[in-house]
Amino acid sequence: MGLPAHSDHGLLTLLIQNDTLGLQVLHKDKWVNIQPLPNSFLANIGDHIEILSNGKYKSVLHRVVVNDKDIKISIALAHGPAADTAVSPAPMLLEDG
Ligand SMILES: O=C(O)CCC(=O)C(=O)O
Ligand SMILES: [Fe+2]
Repeated sequence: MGLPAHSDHGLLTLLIQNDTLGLQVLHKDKWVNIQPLPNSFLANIGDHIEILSNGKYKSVLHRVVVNDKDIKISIALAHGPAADTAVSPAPMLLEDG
């Protein structure tokens, strides 16, 4: 099953996972395995943080690949506005004259 490539919609996703590989991020056009760290949360920046930081903090493209031998367990805790929340364009500064 796994998860197709995507970026996370909201502000931040916290991930708790077992020690099975599977989560990958796209880095310099290559999929890179993320080694789970024991007893830790993985924090993933979402689209809204990228927008609110004017691109300083990137909402990275990631995916999950699985196989039929290893059991992959992960719990994702998404934080941010509802998925159907519209993001308004930044207000424009108008100059006089
Ligand atoms: O289950 C995972 O390892 C990743 C989950 C994920 O990317 C998500 O819920 O957005
Ligand atoms: Fe995700």
